[in-house]
Amino acid sequence: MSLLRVPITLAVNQQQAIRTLSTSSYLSQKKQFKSKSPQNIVLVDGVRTPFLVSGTDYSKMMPHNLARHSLLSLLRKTKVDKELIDYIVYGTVIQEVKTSNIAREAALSAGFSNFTPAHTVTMACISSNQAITTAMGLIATGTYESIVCGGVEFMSDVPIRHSRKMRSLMLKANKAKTLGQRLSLLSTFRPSFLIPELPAVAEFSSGETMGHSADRLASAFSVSRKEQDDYALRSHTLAKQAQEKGYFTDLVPFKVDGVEKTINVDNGIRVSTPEALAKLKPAFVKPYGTITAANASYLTDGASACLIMTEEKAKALGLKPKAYLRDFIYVSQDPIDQLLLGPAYGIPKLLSKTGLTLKDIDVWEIHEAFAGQILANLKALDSDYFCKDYLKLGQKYGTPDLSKWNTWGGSLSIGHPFAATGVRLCMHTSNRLVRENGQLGVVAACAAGGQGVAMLIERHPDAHAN
Ligand SMILES: CC(=O)SCCNC(=O)CCNC(=O)[C@H](O)C(C)(C)COP(=O)(O)OP(=O)(O)OC[C@H]1O[C@@H](n2cnc3c(N)ncnc32)[C@H](O)[C@@H]1OP(=O)(O)O
Repeated sequence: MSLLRVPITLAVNQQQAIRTLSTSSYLSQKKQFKSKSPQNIVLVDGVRTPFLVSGTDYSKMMPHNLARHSLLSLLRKTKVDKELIDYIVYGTVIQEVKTSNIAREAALSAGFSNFTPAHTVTMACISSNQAITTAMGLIATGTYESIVCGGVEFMSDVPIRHSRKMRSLMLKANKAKTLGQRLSLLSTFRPSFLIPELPAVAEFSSGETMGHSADRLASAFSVSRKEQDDYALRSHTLAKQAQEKGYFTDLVPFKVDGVEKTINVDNGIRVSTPEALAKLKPAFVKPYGTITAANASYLTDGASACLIMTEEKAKALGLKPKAYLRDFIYVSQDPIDQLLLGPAYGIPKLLSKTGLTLKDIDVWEIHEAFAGQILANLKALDSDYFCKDYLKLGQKYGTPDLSKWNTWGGSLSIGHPFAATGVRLCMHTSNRLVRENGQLGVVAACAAGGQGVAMLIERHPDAHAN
């Protein structure tokens, strides 16, 4: 399919062309859509730590410290007093056992009031999308007016457990009352009990890693290795350009104890050559798989946070919001067969719900778990068979305009700290809507468990890109 031979230069040139449109053309061509929301909910602003490859400069920290940085940076950027925050919702996927409600621990360490409740959500890679939509629900019901939402992931230090047999022995030993009972338990110990249980980025129900599943998905949709490598190169190239142009205004530099320099860039962006990419060995399905370290997202540390409010409250505080959070939908499928097809299911449902079509969308920000997964989603939307049989549509849905698709790179290049990515997607959508002079943006993402999300974001008239 020629569409999927991703035209990097086309994407970049068209982006420039879009940006030259005047603001008045955006206002005169406003599109209408359906919305059930009883009031306008605005995304005031959002921030994130630099996203770092796991095991690099954040490796001595704890996740709540990363989250703390994003919370404090958000307050500094928005100049909103923390006493005005009614509630905090934060996402995380691989939990640090000492801070199971990381929302609360991060908030306390950032100096939020003891009287500001906070809870933690988890929905795999869409956890901070879930934090945002949970907050939208709390605002829509009139419960609160002003909520901080975010997410954090820390892959540099994940909980590694003793084996089940060792844990059982230790728990029994803890309860043993006499020396005899302890010695008797000790006699049941075997060296094999010491083999640890390592966490895997894998599906619990099937045991399959995300990478393996993505490899099967790419194969099912006939996505070639070359197509995946080209897409990965596009992602890194566009991210590098956006980084150099200073577009990542959601990123807040971070001075980390023990690290000499202030960290002020995402450190996983790496523009390679097609030849170097072609040489890499498969990372998951060996020896014939097509997913490699370069066309997969990499394990990343990072945190993000954003402030959402009723529009009335934002106006009363004199804030200039970035965007309206207009609508969203979650989808889920069989996690064995269709683990990573969230965007293909979510996008048509969201657009149908809001009375919009692909052509109405000015900015697409779609989570890139793997290049093969992204291309499989595009092929699915362009397939009569898939759209009829699985989406129950009359014919193929069609594919978004790739010149409007992840034009600042995506999770493959910028990084993917699982629970922090959702806020990054919403912020890049909002900031791109300003720079590219658009009105409507769609965020969509897949997640472990066969789940996915699609969100509709509209540029706010007061929005600015910084
Ligand atoms: C819904 C969802 O989001 S699901 C997705 C969830 N995310 C995941 O599952 C994470 C998937 N990624 C991973 O698990 C890991 O990043 C892996 C397994 C793919 C790769 O891990 P590692 O092998 O540690 O990667 P590493 O950084 O060492 O790279 C391996 C090789 O590829 C090379 N490489 C990596 N990226 C690039 C690049 N962009 N260009 C050229 N070479 C590259 C490295 O230099 C290295 O080469 P070397 O072996 O000669 O030193």
